[in-house]
Amino acid sequence: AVLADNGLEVLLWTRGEAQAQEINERRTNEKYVPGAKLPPNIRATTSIEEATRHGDLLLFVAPSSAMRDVARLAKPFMRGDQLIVHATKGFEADTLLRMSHVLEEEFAGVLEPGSVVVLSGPSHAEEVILRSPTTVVVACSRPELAEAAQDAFITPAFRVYTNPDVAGVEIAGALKNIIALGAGMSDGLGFGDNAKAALLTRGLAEIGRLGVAMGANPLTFAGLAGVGDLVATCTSRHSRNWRAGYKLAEGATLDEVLESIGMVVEGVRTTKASIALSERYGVELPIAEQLHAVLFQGKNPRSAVEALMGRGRTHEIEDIVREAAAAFRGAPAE
Ligand SMILES: NC(=O)C1=CN([C@@H]2O[C@H](COP(=O)(O)OP(=O)(O)OC[C@H]3O[C@@H](n4cnc5c(N)ncnc54)[C@H](O)[C@@H]3O)[C@@H](O)[C@H]2O)C=CC1
Ligand SMILES: O=C(CO)COP(=O)(O)O
Repeated sequence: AVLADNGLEVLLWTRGEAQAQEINERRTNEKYVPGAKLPPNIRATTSIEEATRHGDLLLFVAPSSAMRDVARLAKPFMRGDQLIVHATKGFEADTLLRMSHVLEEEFAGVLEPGSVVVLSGPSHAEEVILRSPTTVVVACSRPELAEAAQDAFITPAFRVYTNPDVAGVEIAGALKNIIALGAGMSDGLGFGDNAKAALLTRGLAEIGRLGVAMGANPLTFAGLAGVGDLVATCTSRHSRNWRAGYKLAEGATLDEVLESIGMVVEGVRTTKASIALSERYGVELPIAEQLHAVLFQGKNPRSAVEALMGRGRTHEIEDIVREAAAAFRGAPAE
């Protein structure tokens, strides 16, 4: 809808014939954006060939678990001169790759390395479709491609900034979902604003620590993909991750929660990936570790909070700087 508001002819790929028909005939997409009327210059197709050949810009926004499969389906039809943008927040589960790396691997031979643009930041679809003011960031190591994406997406209601730090923007967007699960849990347990603020702040320290170890610019975490999205996701009832955390705190099982939400809850897989990344880069992630225990080892959320509150005494800033610096030395630059 943002691209359509900019006057572009948008072709949307969906696997569902009924959904394509609904979009084309009724101009609605009730399951995902209930109540919204879609602009007339959006058309849906079930043909990935038609969708891939269609335009000058290809936006990939499948769940992280499906990104490689979708890229493989699209590759035979890519023209080679198209701008590739993705807006997916997560890592590939078995390789721990960032999404731009998955796309670059799949598009090798069609796309120059460093040409994928990531779009991220606080942007719940439920609000974007209402044209409620939204700000995001587009990152690419090639500034001219980030600017081309900025140009395509910027509207009076959707302000787009550029940033060269692809790693930082992708890592921030993925890891904030873990903290959002924790924020939902905190609210579900009946804790207050102090607890939520603690989770956001110490969560940001954790995100920054791992991000810096993986080669990101620490300043990116103070930006829209970092603090911005962390605030939006941890405080919004639109958030699927926040809702999942809330329901888990109420006693539902993970399977029940995922079934009832019916949309992708990226933080669940990302929690698993973050534990593997913390081992690979030698970075401590206490909040993610506790959430991992709640999600996958049946730990009671209250016991997880007790474990976090009972950790050994530590410094605030010194701790972050020391651990990030130590991790930096041991990690290959990305
Ligand atoms: N919903 C939102 O407000 C925002 C979502 N995102 C990110 O966008 C990504 C997608 O999230 P949502 O659209 O919210 O998820 P969703 O669950 O609402 O929709 C995912 C879509 O992908 C399709 N899909 C699933 N597996 C597939 C496969 N193997 N091949 C092809 N299609 C497949 C589903 O049928 C569904 O249409 C996630 O990484 C999320 O973090 C980012 C910013 C905002
Ligand atoms: O990333 C998002 C908003 O910026 C969407 O978050 P949820 O997946 O938690 O709904």
